[in-house]
Amino acid sequence: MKFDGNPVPVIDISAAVSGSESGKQAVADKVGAAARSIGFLVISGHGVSEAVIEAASAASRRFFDLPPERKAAYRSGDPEIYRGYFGMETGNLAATIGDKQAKPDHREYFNFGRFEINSGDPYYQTETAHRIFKENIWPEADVPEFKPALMAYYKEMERLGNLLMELCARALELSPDWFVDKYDKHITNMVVTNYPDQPEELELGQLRAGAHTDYGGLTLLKTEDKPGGLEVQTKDGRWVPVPIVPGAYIVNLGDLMAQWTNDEWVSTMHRVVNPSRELGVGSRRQSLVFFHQPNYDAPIECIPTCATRSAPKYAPTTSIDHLDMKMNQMNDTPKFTQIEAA
Ligand SMILES: O=C(O)CCC(=O)C(=O)O
Ligand SMILES: [Fe+2]
Repeated sequence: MKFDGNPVPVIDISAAVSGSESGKQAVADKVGAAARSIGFLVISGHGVSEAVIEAASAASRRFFDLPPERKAAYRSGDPEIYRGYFGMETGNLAATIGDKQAKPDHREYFNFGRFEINSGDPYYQTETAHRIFKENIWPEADVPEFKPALMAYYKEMERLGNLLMELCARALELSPDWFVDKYDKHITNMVVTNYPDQPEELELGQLRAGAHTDYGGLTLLKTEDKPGGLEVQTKDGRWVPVPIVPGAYIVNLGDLMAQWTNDEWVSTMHRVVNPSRELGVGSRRQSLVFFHQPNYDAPIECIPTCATRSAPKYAPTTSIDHLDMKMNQMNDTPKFTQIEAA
């Protein structure tokens, strides 16, 4: 089903959640078609608890309502440690696609990662692992419910992310468990983002979030229907709003899916635009974003079924090498450097 002629399909995945083989394959085929054509889909029937979503959203909103000095108490203090609070305009998504002129994104965010790891496993004992699996920062003194609410949310997203990867494997005619050993020790960052009201006009060309592609496997996005929202770029270069369907998730493919599939599937450019001037006040918008990212050492190279159709276009890489490259570009903004060094 398409939403008012919108290129992003709305797909009910309930037949896959309930688990029958035929149900899974039928949903997988729809997911595959969306992945091939636009790289974005909206999923309903996902089975994620409303209460868990609501608790995570409310706790996040309370965090962003704190005064700036309280939020600043939860900065990481070390630019190498991607955890905790990042203030307004400290990131620049358009820089990750090489746009050197782009203005920083008009948003603030909070980041956390995995919190249940088996430190006895050698995978978690390497230098890379020590760098990635840092202690999370939680605003326990100011918003005590934030940590449990966001942890519960993250666990729901791990479950949904794994199901979606199984559907991707089926759509790609791989064995249904093909992605399991590439995600079983995943390095997903979850980012809660606040796009504040815009009582004043931003600088010319500045956006809530500049045009970019996501860096990982799939992105699972829960957001709000507010003026100044998410747009996706179609193959002919037009920007169209992504439909906001009550209760549904927006899912989009990141760069690793395009590289794995040799560009048979697309990692689509998207951005978050500003509200129109008259709707600037009241346009505050919050997103919960789960950037499902494979194990740090997962090889990213043309998968077997795609390799039978055309010669590999991308040099093999790993999950962490691609992520590092993108994160360095994202954080290469004057404010990020000033604030984190302060
Ligand atoms: O807030 C949104 O709607 C999407 C933001 C986004 O694309 C991102 O953070 O990568
Ligand atoms: Fe994005």
